[in-house]
Amino acid sequence: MSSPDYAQELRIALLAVQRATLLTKTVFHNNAKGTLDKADASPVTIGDFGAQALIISALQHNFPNDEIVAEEEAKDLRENERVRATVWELVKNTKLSDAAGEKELGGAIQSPEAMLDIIDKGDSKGGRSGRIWAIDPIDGTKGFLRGGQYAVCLALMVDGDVKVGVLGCPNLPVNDSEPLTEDIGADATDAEGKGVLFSAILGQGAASRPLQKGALADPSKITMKPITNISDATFCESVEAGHSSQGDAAAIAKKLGITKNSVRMDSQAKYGSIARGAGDLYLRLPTSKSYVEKIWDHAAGDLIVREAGGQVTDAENKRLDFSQGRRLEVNKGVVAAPKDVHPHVIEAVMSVLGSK
Ligand SMILES: Nc1ncnc2c1ncn2[C@@H]1O[C@H](COP(=O)(O)O)[C@@H](OP(=O)(O)O)[C@H]1O
Ligand SMILES: [Mg+2]
Ligand SMILES: [Mg+2]
Ligand SMILES: [Mg+2]
Repeated sequence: MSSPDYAQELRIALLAVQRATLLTKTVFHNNAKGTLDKADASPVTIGDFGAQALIISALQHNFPNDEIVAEEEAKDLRENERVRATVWELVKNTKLSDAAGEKELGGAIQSPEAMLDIIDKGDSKGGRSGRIWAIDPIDGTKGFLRGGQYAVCLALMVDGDVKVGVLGCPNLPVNDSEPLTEDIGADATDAEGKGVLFSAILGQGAASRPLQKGALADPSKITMKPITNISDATFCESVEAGHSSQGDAAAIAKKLGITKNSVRMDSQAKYGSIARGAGDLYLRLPTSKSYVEKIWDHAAGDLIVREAGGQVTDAENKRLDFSQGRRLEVNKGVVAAPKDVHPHVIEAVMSVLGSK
């Protein structure tokens, strides 16, 4: 099933992300998040597993022939009955309050066993041909555990090109024009006035809408903020020093004349925040370790920023190439900025990284 304008894909993606955030919000408020350590020593929680199950179930119901690349796998759940039971309770009990929307997503998953198989349907190798969805059920798991920002991320790629992107950010302000504060990444809440869904379709611009419980709210167009003086820019970076070289980012900011401290927050909430003009730049500079970025950490954010009038490249000024499989094999780092100032930012990036 497909539509040339991707309207149906966007609608299902929005509903699926909305439903998954209801689950993650429940977990966010629980003291026990059911954390396990993955083989690479990074954390995964019952929220990650549950959100992935709900999103894949919705995609399979609507687009049964599409492939899916998702971050998590069910192996640890198959081996841990207690955690599996907790995830199943959450998945079984999370429904959109809008019955029509819930029906569009195909309703409930039938059994714990079906849930495990659904989670493992996200094992596509990715690549350059066909329709492939990329899912990050919780991006910023460390932020999620810390009580910071996190995002539920979903993108559709067709022949290696991102066509649709959705980010659900339960702990960001609803209001697009609320400027970023330095503490946005700490002690985040999903209280009144929080929660936003960002979205974009290639060639059709980017939008935001309040993340709410019932039917989808109406969208508002978002655009990046024009920068007249780069030294006034607000730049965003990861909270995690191990994910991005903060020393290099500071040197680049200095070179651009930026005196404000960076805004540090977890997850693709950074892409959404600059796309809506709450911040200006996103810098993710390669660390000394040879880490290769994953497609689900960037696909939706890359499209949303570009459709809001930005440019997104790696630190060598190459566009992010999502056609290489599950990882961004040919890219290093991320530099996102309004289109007209991006060359200027890249010049500073290259000068700082080149002189090392
Ligand atoms: N050494 C590393 N360098 C860069 N990114 C890393 C990394 N280790 C993990 N990550 C990725 O960074 C993501 C979080 O992004 P950010 O640092 O912007 O908050 C993680 O997503 P998950 O939380 O979904 O696992 C993970 O995929
Ligand atoms: Mg991630
Ligand atoms: Mg994740
Ligand atoms: Mg992870």
